[in-house]
Amino acid sequence: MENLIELKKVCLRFDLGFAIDNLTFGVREREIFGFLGPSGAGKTTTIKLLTKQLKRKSGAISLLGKDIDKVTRSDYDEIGILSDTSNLYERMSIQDNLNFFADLRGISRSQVSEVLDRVSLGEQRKQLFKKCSRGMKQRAILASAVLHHPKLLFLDEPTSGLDPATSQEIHSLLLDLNREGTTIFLTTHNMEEADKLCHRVGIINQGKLIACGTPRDLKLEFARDEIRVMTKDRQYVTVQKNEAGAERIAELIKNGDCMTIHSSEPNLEEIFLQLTGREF
Ligand SMILES: Nc1ncnc2c1ncn2[C@@H]1O[C@H](COP(=O)(O)OP(=O)(O)OP(=O)(O)O)[C@@H](O)[C@H]1O
Repeated sequence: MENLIELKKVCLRFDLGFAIDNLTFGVREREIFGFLGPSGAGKTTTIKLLTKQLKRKSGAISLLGKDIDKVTRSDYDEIGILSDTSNLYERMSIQDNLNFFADLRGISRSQVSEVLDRVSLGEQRKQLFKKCSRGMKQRAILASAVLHHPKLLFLDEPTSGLDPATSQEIHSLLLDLNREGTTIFLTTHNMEEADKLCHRVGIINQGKLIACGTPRDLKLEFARDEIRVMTKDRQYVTVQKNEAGAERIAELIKNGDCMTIHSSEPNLEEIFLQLTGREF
């Protein structure tokens, strides 16, 4: 499968030091790739490098199979971006905002109606953007990012600060878009979100990629050498994955005292803490 995004040894320095330090990874076509890390790790900076809002100091970036320096304005017709700053006009309605972007891109009004229905804003389309709730605003911004059916979608913390129901709605929409062929690169602080949505995740800390893989593979890689057994009185007994542990489990089973057996896979947040000692 082709990589739609590819970074090789990319560095970017601000005054206080490297924000991006020797970053190398790729995002495959049709995958949802989660870019995770604590505040200040370099997630937004990476999106800005990939969307040409910032220029790297060294290294190579390719986007949609092209060297980023050769990516033109028209290539950006294949890209959608949802960033922390909205590009919608406060004093215009949701629909007028989208019509405005549709006109700029030569997109039909029926596509505007279709995307508004997809983000469940059809009925509220006449609401002024400034009077929308946070969740409505985020859905409207997402609608403007996907209006032109981009092949590649960048999302910087798409559900940050949203209630669980709106987050869930956005997750469903992202999964639908991905099933229809959109490749998604998203940053998030939310480990459950990453686990649920992403085919692969990259964990970045202080500008460096410190782990990359499927959530499942990372969990297996960082799995502890322990097994937990729940006994009849609902207590957990932890044993090591060795001969002594096997004997202890056999004994519990023989005595009819073994209710359930669990491997102790860490979740993504625990993996991150294990790797860096920092919290999200
Ligand atoms: N324009 C800038 N000038 C100087 N330093 C910057 C600039 N933009 C970002 N930085 C620094 O680069 C580092 C990475 O910032 P970045 O915004 O990419 O982090 P992030 O992972 O997106 O964090 P958050 O999750 O809080 O959004 C931080 O140390 C930040 O202070």
